[in-house]
Amino acid sequence: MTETVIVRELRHRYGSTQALDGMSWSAEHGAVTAILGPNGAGKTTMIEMAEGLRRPSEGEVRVLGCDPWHADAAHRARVGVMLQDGGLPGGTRPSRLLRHLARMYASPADVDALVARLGIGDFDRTTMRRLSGGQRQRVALAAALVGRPDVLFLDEPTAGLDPHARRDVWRLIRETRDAGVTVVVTTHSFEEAERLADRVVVVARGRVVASGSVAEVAGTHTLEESYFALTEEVR
Ligand SMILES: Nc1ncnc2c1ncn2[C@@H]1O[C@H](COP(=O)(O)OP(=O)(O)OP(=O)(O)O)[C@@H](O)[C@H]1O
Repeated sequence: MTETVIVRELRHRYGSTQALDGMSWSAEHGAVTAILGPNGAGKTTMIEMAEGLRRPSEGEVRVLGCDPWHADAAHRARVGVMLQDGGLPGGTRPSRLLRHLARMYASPADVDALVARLGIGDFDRTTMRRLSGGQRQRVALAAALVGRPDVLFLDEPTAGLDPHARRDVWRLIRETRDAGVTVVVTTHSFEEAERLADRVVVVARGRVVASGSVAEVAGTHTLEESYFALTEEVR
């Protein structure tokens, strides 16, 4: 399999905080890669670099063969991004926002189908700022998918979702992967990693402490037990 996302020896400091300390991993084409790690491990910093939103102090990122920091609009159109805080305007209604975003792409997804799929129609008369956290998550996921990306970065996509919505989002992510999209998901949920991930990357203190399939990372334990053993040592 080819590697769509390559992260090599990334280092980054914020003042006295070493957020990334030589982080290296890769994500294969058409697979779901889940990044697990404690709060402050450097996941968001590293994902923002892969999205081209933050420039690494040291090291290298390649997404679809490009350096995301210097990438052009054509590259950015191939990358779907769902940020942790949504980053979506507050005064607009969900499907209006999605139609607006769809017009920025040459070959967008069917907005009506996305709205139906994610149950957005149920709250489509409400402006973004008045939506519940879970409703906003669903719109943020739809916004990440509307450009029919080749690579999708999802920062905690099911945080705050109820069980039905979470199941629907997992199905949608699997279908997206099965259609050939490379998906990178950060999560704090072992269940999410077990159900979704073809490959798991465990990070702690700015470094990768384990990577492989769920079975490989779990070894003779559960994924949760292995995670605690791996991350406790470096806390
Ligand atoms: N803009 C910033 N300025 C200063 N320090 C920062 C900044 N952003 C992140 N940090 C610090 O860098 C470290 C890594 O943060 P980051 O947000 O990348 O972690 P994370 O793994 O995404 O955490 P979480 O699971 O809580 O989302 C933390 O110690 C954090 O406090």
